[in-house]
Amino acid sequence: MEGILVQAAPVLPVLVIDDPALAVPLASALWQGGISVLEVTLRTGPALEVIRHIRQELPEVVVGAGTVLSARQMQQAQQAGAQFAVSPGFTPALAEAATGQQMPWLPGVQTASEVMQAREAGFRQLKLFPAGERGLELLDSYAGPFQDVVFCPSGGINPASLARYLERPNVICCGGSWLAPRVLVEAREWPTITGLARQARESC
Ligand SMILES: O=C(O)C(=O)C[C@H](O)[C@H](O)COP(=O)(O)O
Repeated sequence: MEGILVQAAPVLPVLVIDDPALAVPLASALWQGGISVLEVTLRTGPALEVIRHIRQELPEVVVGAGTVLSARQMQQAQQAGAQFAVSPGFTPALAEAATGQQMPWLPGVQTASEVMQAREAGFRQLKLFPAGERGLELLDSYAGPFQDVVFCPSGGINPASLARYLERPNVICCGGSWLAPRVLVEAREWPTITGLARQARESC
């Protein structure tokens, strides 16, 4: 995971794509704005096809699968070409699948016990999900006991809170859907999305 997250911009767009025809133009728009690592959530029927499409058409872009809830989805994502996987939580079954498949995996955590479980299973880069209202406070509290763990907070982050998250020494990147809101994607507002990507990069 290390290399992939370091490349991640420091922002990781969380994408929900219903129409595979929009995948490549969207990935291109983000890439033009300086973002070359994306998370395509497996929340829509064509998500695996979307991952395949972007990998084929834009080899310069690094594509991960998000909302990976089962070992089977982890495997399907890897077969479709996903280069990493992201989950909203941590389960031993997913940890085993990621390790067995050698799939870089960013598991979600919220509590200190979950951080400890993920750490015990060998994971040191974790998603803090949902970051929500308490994200900054949790990150500051976790910096004490978990000095070898870094986080990618996600869930509830927006352009106004981004800089405060990225200032934290235990934050490696921030994830979020604000970079490609569904309404802009469906309206094919590519220059606006490139602008959002650029703005996020500049705020870092
Ligand atoms: O499902 C996953 O694996 C995820 O990565 C969850 C996403 O990070 C959040 O759903 C993004 O939250 P918003 O930016 O508030 O829309």
